[in-house]
Amino acid sequence: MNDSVAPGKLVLAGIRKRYVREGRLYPVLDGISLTVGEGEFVTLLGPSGSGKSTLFRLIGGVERPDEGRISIGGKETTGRRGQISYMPQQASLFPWLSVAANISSALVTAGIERRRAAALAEEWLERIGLGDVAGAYPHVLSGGMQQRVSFLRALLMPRGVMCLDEPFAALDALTRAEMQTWLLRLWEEERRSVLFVTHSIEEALTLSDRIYVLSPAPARVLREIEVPFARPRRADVWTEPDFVELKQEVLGLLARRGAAHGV
Ligand SMILES: Nc1ncnc2c1ncn2[C@@H]1O[C@H](COP(=O)(O)OP(=O)(O)OP(=O)(O)O)[C@@H](O)[C@H]1O
Repeated sequence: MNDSVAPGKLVLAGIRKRYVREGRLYPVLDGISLTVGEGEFVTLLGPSGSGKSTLFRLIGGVERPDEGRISIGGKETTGRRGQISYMPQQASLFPWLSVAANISSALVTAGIERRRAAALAEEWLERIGLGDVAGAYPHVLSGGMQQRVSFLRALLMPRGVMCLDEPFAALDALTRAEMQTWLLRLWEEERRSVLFVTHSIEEALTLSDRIYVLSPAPARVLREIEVPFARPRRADVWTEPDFVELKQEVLGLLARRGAAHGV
């Protein structure tokens, strides 16, 4: 366990955001309130363009909301950068750094002492079965392996909340399924506060404790769903009748709003 990481609670209260395009104001987020509890895995599920990435930019402090507040671990973080760790859709590893250095340099930037950062990177790469490629450059890794490294980098950052923005969307179906199982196992051992974004209802139901279903833009929370499946969760939980029923329910909810694609 990386002892510098303590899961924090994320609270978003009444977040509104509008953009100006061609002289007109377009509302994107229309009063979003949500929480991610300490060590909870929460997913935002919504149609393309509903404002999920915008919400991440606000949580990451890259932009400010027009209205509303964001806090992590009880401290207001609205408009403040460097408060979360972030895993993007593409692994975005530096091609000129080794796999281990990609992780350790991020940890150093986040304030971890250099030798400790190198030791953490080495120890964890070994633990996730990538010890052999620690000294290699990222281009020799498959897409799935690169995403494992990217996830590990986010996991080890000394931040209370991890934001994962469609991390498996660019992977082929088989690799995606393997990555879901891998993430499920690792996260269940190393509980962190996670806010995860996906278009996939199955992915959301397989991984999450709770799901917020968003409407098309301007985004509102259509429904909050407690995912009832026990932990540790079976990788083939999707075969359970309750899973199929819940999936149908969410599909119906999105379809009624004209947003049934991207399952
Ligand atoms: N800086 C900006 N200026 C103007 N409009 C913007 C800006 N950023 C986002 N938008 C608009 O806000 C809406 C939501 O975009 P956003 O990327 O947050 O959606 P998303 O749910 O993440 O989409 P996807 O699932 O396709 O990634 C879109 O209509 C987009 O064009």
